[in-house]
Amino acid sequence: MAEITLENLAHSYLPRPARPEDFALKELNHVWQDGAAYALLGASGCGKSTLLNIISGLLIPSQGRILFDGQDVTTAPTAERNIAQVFQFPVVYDTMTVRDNLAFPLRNRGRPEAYVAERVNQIAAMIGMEHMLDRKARGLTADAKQKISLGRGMVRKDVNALLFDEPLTVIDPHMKWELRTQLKKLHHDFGHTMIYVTHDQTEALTFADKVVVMHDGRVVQIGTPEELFDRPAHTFVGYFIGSPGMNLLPAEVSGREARVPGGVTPLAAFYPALSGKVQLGVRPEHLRLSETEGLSVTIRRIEDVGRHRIVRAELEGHDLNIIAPEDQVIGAGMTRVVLDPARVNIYADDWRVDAA
Ligand SMILES: Nc1ncnc2c1ncn2[C@@H]1O[C@H](COP(=O)(O)OP(=O)(O)OP(=O)(O)O)[C@@H](O)[C@H]1O
Repeated sequence: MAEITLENLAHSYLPRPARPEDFALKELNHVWQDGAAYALLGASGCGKSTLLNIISGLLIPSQGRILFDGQDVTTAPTAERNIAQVFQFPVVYDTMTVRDNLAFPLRNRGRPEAYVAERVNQIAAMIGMEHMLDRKARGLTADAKQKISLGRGMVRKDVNALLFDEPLTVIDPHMKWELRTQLKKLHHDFGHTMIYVTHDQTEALTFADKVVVMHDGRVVQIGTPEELFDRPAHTFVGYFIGSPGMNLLPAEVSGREARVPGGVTPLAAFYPALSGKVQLGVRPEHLRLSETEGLSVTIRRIEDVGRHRIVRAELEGHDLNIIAPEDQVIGAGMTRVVLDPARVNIYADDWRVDAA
């Protein structure tokens, strides 16, 4: 395994980039720790594949360096980087059997046949294809072929890193969950450095130790699932993570209070004077309906989603989502909402501000 360092890395697909918006990947410095499982999460077009392709060597960055265990590999071809990559769509040899497909990366490296057989059997069990080992890959479903690609990606223990680019897109929903669990177990057992690209927050949050959130070509936060939930560093993270995402309200902050549409709400700490676009962010989980306290809201709709209910409300023309426990009675008089001061975040020009 290797520690992967990105040093002043940036990429533009244009020949002479001049402005920040010319860069598909804006300048980035980051160390991917040896043996950690990362997810790279963001909406379509935010630069995830660009970053992954730079790490794998499919793309040479227009600026900066990439190091594997301190060694500069910025211009080294993919073959020299000793990584395994699994793509969105299956890459298998149709004329080979499942067994030979799985064995390919090991035989390619001249591993003894006894070792190849043992390792192929282990991986086949993991992806649930033991009974299919002697079948030709041709004619298998896309789902089965993608499992072979995943298996082949994981068969070597000696790779520097395992890169996954939306690998579960073609897998059916039930199998998705199972494969994700197996990937996590594999990570736990073998300690590969893994980078898993996805636009699906559930995939990212269940798979990774650390999630790297990208927005508009920029890494906006790197954190544990808890950190992303509790302290989103950027309003995009607040909005993108969670279901529904964080509520954002225009605010004027003064010391330990924030004036938001509909009134004033207390804050848990003292804030410095802020300029620019100031917003208060609070997750639907951290709002409580009340008859007597808090800000006056208009309830538009209540959606029952099983474990809890989502109350769609309005606060002086601003949408506000509130999560109410399943057993809470929402009476006609519950027209106020209380914000939990300890769970409120304050943003200036979309970036989270620390309390003084
Ligand atoms: N070969 C290319 N030439 C020019 N522009 C490109 C090229 N590849 C990607 N881009 C642009 O770079 C930006 C980032 O694209 P990238 O594919 O890295 O995003 P992504 O987050 O992986 O998106 P998706 O999930 O849709 O693949 C986009 O604006 C895209 O249009």
